[in-house]
Amino acid sequence: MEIKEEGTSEEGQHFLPTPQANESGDFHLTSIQKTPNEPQLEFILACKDLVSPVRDRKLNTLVQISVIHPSEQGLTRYSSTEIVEGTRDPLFLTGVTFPSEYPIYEETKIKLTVYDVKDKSHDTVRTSVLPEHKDTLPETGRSFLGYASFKVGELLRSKEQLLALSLRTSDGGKVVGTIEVSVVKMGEIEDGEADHITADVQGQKCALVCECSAPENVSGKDNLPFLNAVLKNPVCKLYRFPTSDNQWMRIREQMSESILSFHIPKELISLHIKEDLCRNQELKELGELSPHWDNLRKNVLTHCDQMVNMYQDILTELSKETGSSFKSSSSKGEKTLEFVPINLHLQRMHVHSPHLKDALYDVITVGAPAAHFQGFKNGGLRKLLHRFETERRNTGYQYIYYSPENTAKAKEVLSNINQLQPLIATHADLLLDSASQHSSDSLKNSLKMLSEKTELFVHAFKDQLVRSALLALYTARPGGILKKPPSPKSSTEESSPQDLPPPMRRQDSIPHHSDYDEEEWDRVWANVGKSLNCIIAMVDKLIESDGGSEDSGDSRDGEQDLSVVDSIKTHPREDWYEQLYPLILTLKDSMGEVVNRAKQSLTFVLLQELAYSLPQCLMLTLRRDIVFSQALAGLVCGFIIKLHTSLHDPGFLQQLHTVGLIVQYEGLLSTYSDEIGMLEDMAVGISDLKKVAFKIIEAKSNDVLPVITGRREHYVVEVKLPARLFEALPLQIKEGQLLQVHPVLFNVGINEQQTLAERFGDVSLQESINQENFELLKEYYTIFMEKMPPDYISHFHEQNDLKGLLENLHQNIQAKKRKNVEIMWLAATICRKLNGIRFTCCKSAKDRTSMSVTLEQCSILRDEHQLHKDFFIRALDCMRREGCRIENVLKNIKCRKYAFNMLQLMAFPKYYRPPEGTYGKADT
Ligand SMILES: O=P(O)(O)O[C@H]1[C@H](O)[C@@H](O)[C@H](O)[C@H](O)[C@@H]1OP(=O)(O)O
Repeated sequence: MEIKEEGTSEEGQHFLPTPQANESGDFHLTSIQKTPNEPQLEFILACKDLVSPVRDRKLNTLVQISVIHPSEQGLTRYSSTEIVEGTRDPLFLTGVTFPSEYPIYEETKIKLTVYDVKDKSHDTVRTSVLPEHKDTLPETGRSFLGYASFKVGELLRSKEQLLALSLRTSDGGKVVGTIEVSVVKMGEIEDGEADHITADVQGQKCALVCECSAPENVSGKDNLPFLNAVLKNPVCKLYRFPTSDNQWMRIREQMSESILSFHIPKELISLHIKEDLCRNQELKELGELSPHWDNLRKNVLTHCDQMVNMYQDILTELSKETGSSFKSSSSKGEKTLEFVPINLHLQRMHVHSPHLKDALYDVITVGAPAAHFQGFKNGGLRKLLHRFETERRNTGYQYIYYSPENTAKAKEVLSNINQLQPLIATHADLLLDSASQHSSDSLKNSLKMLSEKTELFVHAFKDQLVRSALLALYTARPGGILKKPPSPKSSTEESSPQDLPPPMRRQDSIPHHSDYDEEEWDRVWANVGKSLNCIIAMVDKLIESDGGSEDSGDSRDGEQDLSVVDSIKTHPREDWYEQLYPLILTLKDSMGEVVNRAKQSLTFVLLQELAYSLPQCLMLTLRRDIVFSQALAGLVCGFIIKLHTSLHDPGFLQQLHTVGLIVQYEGLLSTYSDEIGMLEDMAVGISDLKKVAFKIIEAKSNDVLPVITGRREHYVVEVKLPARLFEALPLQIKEGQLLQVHPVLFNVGINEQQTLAERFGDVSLQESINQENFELLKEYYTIFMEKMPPDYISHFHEQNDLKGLLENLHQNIQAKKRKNVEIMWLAATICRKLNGIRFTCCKSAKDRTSMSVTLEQCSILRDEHQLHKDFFIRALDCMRREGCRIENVLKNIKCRKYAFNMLQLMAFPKYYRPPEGTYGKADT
């Protein structure tokens, strides 16, 4: 018989195809009645009176669950229980659950095989696809005791949905005990006390696993279809643990991929292509330049065109990955997948504990955003960008130095111009429409819109940077006509002292031409304002002469040029259009003139940015784009999940639009060797997320995928909600207010590499990241306290000692203790209390991340849900051995082993070590 391992094949990842009719066409399968989006079948297992093959030997048993699909001959290994030690009557802690997508039918057969584990360190978890067991040939470390099988339909139709089956040897002869299979159903919660469980501290035996219902208020069932559109391939596990007062708590662990892993990078790359194509076009339209600048431009254009082609190729490759929702750790160095986050998952714990409200705890797990294909030989972004900028500032010829802030400003003004010019033109045309309809009200409204946009437009050019760029471009032309004395100040002269490093004041390279006519720009620019004033005055007069007495309500008071108003002569009512038309033309012309000049001069600033060390500059942009894309995919995923789970919480919604959300990243990278570079990439990628704002819009179709707009300096992610949910949002959010995020990163290296860094290397990178991010977290806390309403804050204070936690975190960061994992626990607790989005990352989000999230889950159970203290380690081991995270390892490397060796584990903080038998040499 052929055996497949669930999750090791493509079918395993996406579940098996729906069975089809056999050749004769009479194949009929009976579906299990199910609640949408809930698991179809869940059961628990216990054995009784097991017979040991060797007399007086204490049994350590586990049950392996396999599925025989009716349409297939083969057996698929599905899951396992944990090992229960030293008893002939084991009650297993880990249950069996078949998620809603799983192709299970009444005709599906389940096989239960019981093993006696002799050597836990040897293959207590399946490490690969093994041959079908024969009881005469025991697998290494464990021996076969007996098996039983049943059809799902038989279980469902049985009395009380409980089967007691005889366990037999493989020849079907001898009975070696009984196995009980008991269905557990959503919403039915088992009563009774848990005081009969033995709590032998060494073995920490615990009993039973049971169902866990997802009550309305926690799961937000009505949001599920939307959430399921972005979450894929869920893996579910169930447990039951005793509380300190000997009652039961139930835990459902769920891990899902997200199609955003691929969707966001594709959206982002398309935007980069658009932005770069537009910039390249603007460079081409810069006009005539003197030979030095012209050569430079040609060179820049050649490289930039190549870059766009490369982005296009990557996009084409990514678009081939249709339907993909997961990039495995082993693909992290693949060039075409570089923009895709590594091993991105939602890790969710749903807790149902006595006396307390149900609670959900979400962590997004993802590989640290880093440019693996480019490598880390020269470090990561934090170092590379700093070095590049310092060198650029100190190189004194060939190009003009603008600080990164000024370059960013130039891009911002350019983007504003590109948006505002067509908007103003549209509003101007609408004004003319209103004029031709001779409607006073509509005229007033159109004028209001036109005035607002034109004022924004004029304001956009107030910056000194535009003036200095105009002068710079002027002198780069093949021969300008020189008229007036120089401008008093250039933008960079106003910039901060760090822009002016010794020995050379770099802004000296900005031309100061003695004959440049600076006032010409002022005149051109002022003409836009004047044209608008003429239009306002004309509209007023037209309305007045038409018998309307009210003021048009615009902002011209005190500013209006009275001579212009007086000179306007109005004509009979039919002439409204004719009288406004020439004024609109003048506005458009003067605006065109301003746009033309400003665009060229600011594009010249961008040319300077690209001109220095061209290939290196573009490689850095690429690296930053890659890292940002990975970080953004995770963030959008986290934001959407947070939004959906908190939609019914008014406090959260208020926080969302008044303060924004804290997004806390826990990093487990070491500050040694390549991981230094990864951490340097990650720190920049996360900090760059400050450039992202969210906007919630109403979904108009079934396409619920988020849409990104903007450019490298500022992105808006539009998240869609169905009308029903959108309607219930606060007005500010519905009106499209931008919602901010506040990312913070705390890193604590925990492995043997970190030991080396602490003994022989340098941990300053980690220290400065933690210190800097602590300041950011404190700032967020201050805004939170200031902006949230007083009654919310007083209630919040009663429940949380945020101040104390922050102080504690600060002290721990200052203490500079080795592998101080307290920092991570405190930062995560603060984030949870502030309603934030939690992330945990290591290189691959596979091994160290799994240790950390399971520890976090059990610590929450202990601190918030009264997990019995004697069961803390047992719960931890259970989650690590048979929980979602070992499935994560399997789906990444097709092997159920955390990639740690003994030496590595000895270096780990105590609670980060997985149980015996779950780790070892693995081919990562
Ligand atoms: O998920 P990670 O912890 O980044 O996986 C590491 C693991 O910690 C380490 O022990 C092992 O030697 C490998 O380097 C793992 O990284 P891979 O990226 O190779 O999975």
